[in-house]
Amino acid sequence: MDEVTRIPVGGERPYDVLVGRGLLEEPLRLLPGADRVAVLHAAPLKGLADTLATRLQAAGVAPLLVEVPDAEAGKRIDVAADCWDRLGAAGFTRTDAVVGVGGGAVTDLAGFVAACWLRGVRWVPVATSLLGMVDAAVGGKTGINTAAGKNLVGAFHPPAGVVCDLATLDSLPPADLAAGMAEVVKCGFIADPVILDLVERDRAAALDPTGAVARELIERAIRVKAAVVAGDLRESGVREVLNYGHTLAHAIEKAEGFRWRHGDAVAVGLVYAASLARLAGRLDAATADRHRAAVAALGLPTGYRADAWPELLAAMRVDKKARGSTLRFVVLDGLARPAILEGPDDALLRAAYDEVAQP
Ligand SMILES: NC(=O)c1ccc[n+]([C@@H]2O[C@H](COP(=O)([O-])OP(=O)(O)OC[C@H]3O[C@@H](n4cnc5c(N)ncnc54)[C@H](O)[C@@H]3O)[C@@H](O)[C@H]2O)c1
Ligand SMILES: O=C(O)C(=O)C[C@@H](O)[C@H](O)[C@H](O)COP(=O)(O)O
Ligand SMILES: [Zn+2]
Repeated sequence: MDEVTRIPVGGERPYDVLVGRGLLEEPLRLLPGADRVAVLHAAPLKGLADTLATRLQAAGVAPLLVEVPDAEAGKRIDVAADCWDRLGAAGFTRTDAVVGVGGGAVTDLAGFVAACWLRGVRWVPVATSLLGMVDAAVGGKTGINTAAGKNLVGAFHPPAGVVCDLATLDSLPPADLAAGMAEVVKCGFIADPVILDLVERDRAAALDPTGAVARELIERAIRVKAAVVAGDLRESGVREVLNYGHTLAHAIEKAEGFRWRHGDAVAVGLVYAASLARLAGRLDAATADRHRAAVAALGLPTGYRADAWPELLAAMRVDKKARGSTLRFVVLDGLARPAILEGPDDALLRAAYDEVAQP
């Protein structure tokens, strides 16, 4: 095992995010006293889930392997219900626990299953995608999608700890690695511009999961998220900054029937949010342009269908940051100066969309 970085996440239920290689023993250590542990996973991570189950068994803990549909197909209420049926059949009690092994979709589902079972049992995300490590597994937001939109049902349920085994990234498809970089870059814009310098200096190094640059980016992004959620687990204020780029992103995901990568949608959402802030007179053109350049350099999409605007606007109206009929967007007043744009009018929203609209 190489060096392990331990990043504390403070707040009412503190825990650590562990970053390193060869961390598969950690879920056991993080869940003392559990007699049974459900290991939720999708097909691509079956091998890792099996290995974890073997280790649990060897330690005297009964593993329950639960395979769920991959990616967003798993973030559904019927899938969660199947998981609860499995826990019930296996007699899971309040001292038992759930581990989610996979990308952000599986860990969001696993956390939600744990949050609701017996009104809350312990859980540990073993994040295997870049996006999961830097974002989804950290912070205690869990949930599923509904017909009305992305993540509209869920719970705040902090994990017992977060495991980011960098070795798992070796098998992550390049497109998913790039998608994860959208959230890393988001952290750069809202809080840590060194992230942007690193990505702009050497894009290939940023996208090489075995290298030191990628590890620095991962740890920097986790620290940004940890600092934010420590003070506002339930998103009553400052946590909203982590939603930068997400108002349009979630609308695009809904328009695509949840078949787009979340990070791809966030990439477009970041470019849109920067245009919105510039057109609202809040952000300078150079910083706005930096969004499009960073996203494009990572090979991520910078635009979306022009004709989709009416349905995107309708979807944005049920964004969780909206208050009644007032839309609220996270914008930048400058680099690393996130703020809220309250109630922008439809003409401004449309003008910004014209800057990302594609035929
Ligand atoms: N809870 C939060 O705070 C939070 C934050 C950000 C994103 N999210 C959610 O996370 C999800 C996106 O996460 P994601 O980008 O990881 O997508 P994902 O979970 O859909 O994973 C993408 C693909 O990569 C595969 N995969 C994952 N790890 C792999 C590995 N090591 N080797 C091979 N294949 C691997 C998955 O099986 C899947 O096919 C979205 O649902 C998003 O809403 C949640
Ligand atoms: O952790 C948060 O808070 C975030 O907003 C992080 C986002 O990257 C993430 O996609 C999150 O799932 C979005 O939350 P939602 O409440 O807008 O669904
Ligand atoms: Zn996100």
